[in-house]
Amino acid sequence: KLSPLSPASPNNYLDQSCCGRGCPGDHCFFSRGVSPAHRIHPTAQPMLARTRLSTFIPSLFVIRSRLAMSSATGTVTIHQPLNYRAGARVHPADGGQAEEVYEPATGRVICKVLCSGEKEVDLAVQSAKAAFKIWSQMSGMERSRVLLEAARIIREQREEIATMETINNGKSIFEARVDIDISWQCLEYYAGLAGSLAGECIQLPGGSFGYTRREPLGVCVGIGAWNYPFQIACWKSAPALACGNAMVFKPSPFTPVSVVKLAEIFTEAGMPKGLFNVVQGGAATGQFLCHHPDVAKISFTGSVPTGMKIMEMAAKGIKPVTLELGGKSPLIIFSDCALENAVNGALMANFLTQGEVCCNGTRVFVERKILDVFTKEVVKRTQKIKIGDPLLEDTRMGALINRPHLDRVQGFIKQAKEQGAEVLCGGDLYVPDDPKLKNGYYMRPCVLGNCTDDMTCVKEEIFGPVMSILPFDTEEEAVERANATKFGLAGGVFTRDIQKAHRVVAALKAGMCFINNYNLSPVELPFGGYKASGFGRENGRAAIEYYSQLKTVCVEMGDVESVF
Ligand SMILES: NC(=O)C1=CN([C@@H]2O[C@H](COP(=O)(O)OP(=O)(O)OC[C@H]3O[C@@H](n4cnc5c(N)ncnc54)[C@H](O)[C@@H]3O)[C@@H](O)[C@H]2O)C=CC1
Ligand SMILES: C[N+](C)(C)CCCC(=O)O
Repeated sequence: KLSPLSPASPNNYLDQSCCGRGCPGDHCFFSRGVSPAHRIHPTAQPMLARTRLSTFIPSLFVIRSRLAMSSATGTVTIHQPLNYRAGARVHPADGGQAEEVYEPATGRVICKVLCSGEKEVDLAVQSAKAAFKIWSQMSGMERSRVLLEAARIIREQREEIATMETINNGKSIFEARVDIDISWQCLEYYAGLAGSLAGECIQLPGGSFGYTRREPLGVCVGIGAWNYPFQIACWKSAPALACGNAMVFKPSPFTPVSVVKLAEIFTEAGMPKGLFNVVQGGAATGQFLCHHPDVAKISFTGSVPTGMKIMEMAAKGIKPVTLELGGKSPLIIFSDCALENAVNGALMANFLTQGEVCCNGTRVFVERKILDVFTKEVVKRTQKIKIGDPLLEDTRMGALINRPHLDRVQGFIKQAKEQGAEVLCGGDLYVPDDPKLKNGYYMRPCVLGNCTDDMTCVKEEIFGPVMSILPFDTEEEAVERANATKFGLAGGVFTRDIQKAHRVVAALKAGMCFINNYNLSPVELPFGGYKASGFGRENGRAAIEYYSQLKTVCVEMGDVESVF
């Protein structure tokens, strides 16, 4: 933990462990994080004042970590307003319909979220517009410093944010910490790019020339899903803000809590008040945002049907959109793979966040020669996954998001059995011994055998911990079947043959492909889909394209030769 004696020193570690396993950042298998560990960045000016203050008040850090420690499962209730506008938490000006927010681990209501109406949405957009005027005039380096400071505060509050995320989403604290690490890395990455965003200069005849300017779009809207609430907000806001935009963000009404924390951190880091606002609510609030005439861009993460509606609304205002939608991705395991890695890869591809991951490789194609040995090993390992209280250190699978979703996933398993699939393990409800968890939304991770391509469990996105195993005989067959889907978000291949690996991923119609691993999230790599999985990219340099526009300036150095 941070030493209170000299926290401004770049040699001090904020937190020694990257992913909760005590690994030093650079070894983290999820993020391939920043090495050698998470050092404090001494560059950000606003931060220095803050850090010096904390030098003299070391107890601030103690209080913070105590707060995080005292948030046990089944104890948290949130009373603060969940909208954020003009640099402060506020109650919405209108709307006000209240939705209950659950703690998936216990089924308790942790708060009620008030859905924002048209007036509140407009106030948030106007607040963003005002801040945009200031922020868009700052240099990339100035914006970079503020983003770095925000990244630093997130690292400092990692435990608190991860705990909140676990309580509201149900995923294990182990994973939530990784999500938070990927989040601050995303901010650092775009902070790094902000200073180098530039156009080009092009020579024209006679000493004339042209140049391009990369300019922000204006007020961008972010609409998020519930599976990675904090991380999705960072994946959208970091590139948007680095490019000089302002943002109004609407999280899923199931997970409204953590993004408000991000908004507070942005203000604390020195962003102009109103640069990042949060409105809460469901479809109606989302529609007010999408139709708002002062919104310049919509970045959406969610389901395909909602994505279509977003695109229709955006079309009416000629607004660019980024759509990060669902998937049913293939993972192809060849018989020449390193078996243990392939088994680990299949678990990574299916069971993170209770299987509620858009890019999961849920169609696991296994070369028939190794079908039995692979399946046996996958089942053995799946049965060992520790389910239960997500705030316990050794839990690896928590609770699904809510009762209707759990029922839906159960429905898919029932239908799979009716269609002839064999449940090789799990798929049933899990009832923890701990009485406080009795009403939580738990199920055992499921492996389905005897699957065929026409089964619903193989065709539709389940968004739960359900892996379908499908045997294949030849590479051509595997590729053809892998591509026979409306989706195209991700895909993976396990083989020791490097030529085969590159050949297969080149043939996959998917935006995010993995060779000999799965579901890593280095923020340097662009992420996004083909086909019905959407378009536009998050992360990497590519995202800059989607949060900026190019202005061309043509400069005449001679006289005007008029045609007239
Ligand atoms: N490709 C990706 O990066 C990801 C995709 N997803 C996909 O998201 C889905 C699960 O997330 P959900 O939150 O259930 O999706 P959803 O589509 O129901 O909701 C997503 C967001 O859109 C809002 N929304 C719903 N109707 C709207 C409307 N008519 N206008 C404007 N906003 C509206 C919701 O309130 C929520 O904030 C899965 O299909 C999954 O594959 C989830 C995470 C990542
Ligand atoms: C972080 N990762 C790669 C496991 C999932 C990211 C996409 C999503 O939001 O579902």
